[in-house]
Amino acid sequence: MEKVLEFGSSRVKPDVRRLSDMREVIYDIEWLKGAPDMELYYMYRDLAVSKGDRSIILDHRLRYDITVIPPNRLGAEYVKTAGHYHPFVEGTSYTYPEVYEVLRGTAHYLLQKCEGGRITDVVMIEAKEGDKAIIPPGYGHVTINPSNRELKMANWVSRDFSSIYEPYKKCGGAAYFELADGRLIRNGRCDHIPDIRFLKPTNIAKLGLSKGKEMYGLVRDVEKLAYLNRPQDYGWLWEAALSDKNRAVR
Ligand SMILES: O=P(O)(O)OC[C@H]1O[C@](O)(CO)[C@@H](O)[C@@H]1O
Repeated sequence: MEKVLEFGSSRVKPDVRRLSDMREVIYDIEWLKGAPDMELYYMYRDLAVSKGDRSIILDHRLRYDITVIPPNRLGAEYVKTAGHYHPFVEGTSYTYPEVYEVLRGTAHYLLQKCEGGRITDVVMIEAKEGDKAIIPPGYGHVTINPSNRELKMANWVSRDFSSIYEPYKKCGGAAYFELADGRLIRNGRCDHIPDIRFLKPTNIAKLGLSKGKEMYGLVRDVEKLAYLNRPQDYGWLWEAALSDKNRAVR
């Protein structure tokens, strides 16, 4: 199926993630044996409404993407992204962060920190339409569509790196799997997985991340996205984003 996205005056074709791209990270192995190689989600990368916007985005080494994840089940599990980490910003001990916005539907952002080969923190952020979710340095991430509705989301991210998929593939997926019956199951292939910390969305007004305010508009206030390329200057933000003060009730 060809799913073209209208963005500004452009019609954009997606990169398509299929089941065969992510066989290693699926929970329900029995289901996988007989499952057809279906399309799972659609990634519209490096978008800009106009030439002027594109030149601002390029000058600031940024990328704006939209991803559409139709409702689906991977056997017992909700549909999700493959999962990846980001590399270190050269000369620092910080990996590149990212920021998401839910444009439609509901997302569960499942974040995990891996230190010395062990998972040391797992965070889940439930985000609904208009909410933002920051992926702080040091965290890998998977997005789950835990609903019967399409999830459409946007992200701003540095354009200076490629994602790292191997750790998720090697472990057979993220630290937890979210099943369609509502359970969150620990991944038996990872040792010593901490409990999940459920945090609220990262709607931080002073960075232009207010609920309901579309973050594409930051192209007109692009300095507010500087943390995406200079995470080492934003210690306060990572502390705020990960603080237990943001605990969500589940
Ligand atoms: O690369 P994955 O794990 O399939 O996840 C796709 C998502 O990641 C991004 O590449 C941004 O990190 C988006 O384009 C998309 O939402």
